[in-house]
Amino acid sequence: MARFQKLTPPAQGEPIRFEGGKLQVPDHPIIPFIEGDGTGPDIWRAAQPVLDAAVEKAYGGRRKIVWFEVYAGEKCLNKFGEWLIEDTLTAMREYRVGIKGPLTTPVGGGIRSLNVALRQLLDLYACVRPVRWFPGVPSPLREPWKTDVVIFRENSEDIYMGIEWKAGSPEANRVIELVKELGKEIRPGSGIGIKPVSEFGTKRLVRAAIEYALRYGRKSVTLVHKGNIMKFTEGAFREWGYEVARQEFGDVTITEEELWDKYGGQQPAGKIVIKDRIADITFQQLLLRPTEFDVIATLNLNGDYLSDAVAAHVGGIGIAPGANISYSDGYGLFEATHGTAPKYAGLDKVNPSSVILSGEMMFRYMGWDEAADLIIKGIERTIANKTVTYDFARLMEGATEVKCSEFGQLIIKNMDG
Ligand SMILES: NC(=O)C1=CN([C@@H]2O[C@H](COP(=O)(O)OP(=O)(O)OC[C@H]3O[C@@H](n4cnc5c(N)ncnc54)[C@H](OP(=O)(O)O)[C@@H]3O)[C@@H](O)[C@H]2O)C=CC1
Ligand SMILES: O=C(O)CCC(=O)C(=O)O
Ligand SMILES: [Mg+2]
Repeated sequence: MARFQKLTPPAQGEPIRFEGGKLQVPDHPIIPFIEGDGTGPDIWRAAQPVLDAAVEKAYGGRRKIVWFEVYAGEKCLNKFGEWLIEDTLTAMREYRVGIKGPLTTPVGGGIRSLNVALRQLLDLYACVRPVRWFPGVPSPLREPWKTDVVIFRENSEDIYMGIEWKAGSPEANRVIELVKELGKEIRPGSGIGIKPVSEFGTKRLVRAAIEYALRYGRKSVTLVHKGNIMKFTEGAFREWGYEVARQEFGDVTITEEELWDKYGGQQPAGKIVIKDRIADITFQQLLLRPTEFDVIATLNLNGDYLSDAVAAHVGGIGIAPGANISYSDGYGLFEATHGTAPKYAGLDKVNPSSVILSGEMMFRYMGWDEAADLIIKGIERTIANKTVTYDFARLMEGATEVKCSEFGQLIIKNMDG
């Protein structure tokens, strides 16, 4: 295909299309994947056979994924001399649904995040991270089954836009001057970062969160913000969030005040409660009273922090899947919540569940629920048998520690019967 300069797409298979607001998934969809850096290749080697086996077992050969390897990160640099090639973006646009491993981002300098770049370049505005407990997974909580939340993290703006200038740079000094003209003082020699939050960006994210809550019978959407301090960014997120609920979902949503004043605390059937919480107390309340949370809609940085923190409730980042989605055009790039865990790279050791469950999310997104169900069944049984990777084994009594690849193979075996 002429649009590709460096990569050759598979000769077999067809693209997933988006027509009339719906994905049209062929039986042999071409799905681009990025292996990722650090432990990414270990995990992908374990995960891909699980995804293939689930499809094979669910559809007896009628359906099959045609994988297309695309590149970003260190492997891309080694192969093509660039961190991210245009062909990778072209593949995502052409084939619409993809999956990726984690990519390394240096701290304090060097390249900007490729993970964030992919989200922004493809405008994957909702980062969707469900957090639920699987029976048997070791947890620091007494009642981990009570944690069952889905975080909708705004994925396109906030400080992740990367508008920042180093302390002492001409740009930083100029911004300090400009701010002075506007009557505010910034300490000389400060580094500067800008935090844009728009009505458009907020409303499309909160809209997606409410639509998700409606589709899956969830009880509430909590807007999480630090609007007491950042009034015109995080505070505005709260206002715009309530506004979109009122204006577009007025017949199926009520506020927390209405729940108490009009309904005496009894949630009426068919209505979702829209509430808000300030970010810092949310971390505590999620730990102490997790059942008060269901779907959470929040800004980019809050969502990044919250998703790692809540993953700890249910056994840690080794079992925390996610998706980056643009609901308006159907694009979806699925990825684990965790990073590259470089100290374990190449050891075939880490837990592949986060990427496998990201694949499970991808199958549900494609309407391949039977394959998704088999993945859940395989994971549940493998954990119940206490054959787990190091992260769970070190906290579980009587567990047998298995390698990353062995864990994947056990999931496949446990899909049967
Ligand atoms: N979307 C992405 O691609 C992301 C990329 N990153 C990038 O990854 C790099 C490393 O980030 P870092 O902050 O160390 O976070 P990581 O998530 O990579 O690792 C932190 C710790 O989490 C645990 N962990 C991570 N993955 C797994 C797994 N699959 N199974 C079991 N345990 C796991 C390990 O804990 P323990 O030590 O206790 O065994 C590990 O040391 C950075 O460059 C960062 O920018 C970070 C997050 C997301
Ligand atoms: O891009 C990165 O390196 C980190 C991103 C991250 O932590 C996340 O998306 O959860
Ligand atoms: Mg993160």
